[in-house]
Amino acid sequence: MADTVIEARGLTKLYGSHRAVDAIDFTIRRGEIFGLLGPNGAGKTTTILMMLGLTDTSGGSVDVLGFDPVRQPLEVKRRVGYLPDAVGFYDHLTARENLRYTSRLLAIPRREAETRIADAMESVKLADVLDKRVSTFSRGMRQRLGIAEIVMKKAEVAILDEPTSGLDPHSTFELLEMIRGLKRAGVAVLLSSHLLDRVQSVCDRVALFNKGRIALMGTVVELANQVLGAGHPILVEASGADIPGILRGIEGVQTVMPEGPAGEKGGAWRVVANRDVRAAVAHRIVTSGGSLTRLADLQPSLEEVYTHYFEEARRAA
Ligand SMILES: Nc1ncnc2c1ncn2[C@@H]1O[C@H](COP(=O)(O)OP(=O)(O)OP(=O)(O)O)[C@@H](O)[C@H]1O
Repeated sequence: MADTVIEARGLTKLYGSHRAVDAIDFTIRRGEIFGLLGPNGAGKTTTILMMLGLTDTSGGSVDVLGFDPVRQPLEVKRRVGYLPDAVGFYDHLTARENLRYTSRLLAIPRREAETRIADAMESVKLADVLDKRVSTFSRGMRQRLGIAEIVMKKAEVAILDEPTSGLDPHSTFELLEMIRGLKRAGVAVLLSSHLLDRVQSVCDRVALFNKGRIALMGTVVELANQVLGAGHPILVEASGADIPGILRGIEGVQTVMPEGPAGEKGGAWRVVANRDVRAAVAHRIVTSGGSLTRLADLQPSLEEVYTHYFEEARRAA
């Protein structure tokens, strides 16, 4: 597919006889944010290192923008931005000098590099500290400088390892906005994280790693359906009409269960459907003369899916 930027087939990494990554398959598309999740030691970092050509593969293949990272690591490094857990800038140099250094490695002509550096630093809101030494930067600023480097490179793929770890809520919010900015610019973003609510807020799809394998892959809704059973739950609070009758008549609705006793003024119902039926529910209740006081999405969070999956996996072991 023309949109594919990374394709792994049967990708495997052995350390001795230990299968750190065990025959995994995945495809990443241009402009998507893809999350790598899983407990410590599940194989996420090893997978990232293989995509970057920083460690050999033991089997299978991985294609990054049409290149083999093992045989063509420089082609891959030129086009892929990498933000490791500990960002490796030279502390005694300024932000500008650090980015100039990268631009020289990439053989970007000097004048163009200067423009790209200024634009990239502007895009991550660090323009005012361009000539400050990196030793004075907070962790949040270093992470943003890492994003600036990716922007300056015009990378087509960005690989971010735990990008928001150690950041306060405001810095996290800002960094996630910058990651969304990369997506808007058409960059495919892979990010590994343990912080599930943040992953959920930014990722289009996630892969759940367990013992070197991808146990589950898809959107959060798809994963919730696989792990917790089919159906999209919502909560409806309404009155002034035959609310349960209306709810049962909506296409796709599977179950309607009262949440507590229904009174004269109406009540609350938990509705499970084969998709998100909130728009249809609002429309039908209002056009039937009913009054809608609450309509809440009860779709399970990634955290609930994750916890449930690993509890089941532990029980089955
Ligand atoms: N250089 C190495 N030599 C031997 N074993 C290794 C090496 N690097 C990783 N491993 C092992 O490979 C497995 C996968 O490790 P990896 O670092 O990829 O996991 P991870 O999912 O990234 O974990 P974390 O969330 O802690 O970063 C683990 O069992 C780890 O001990």
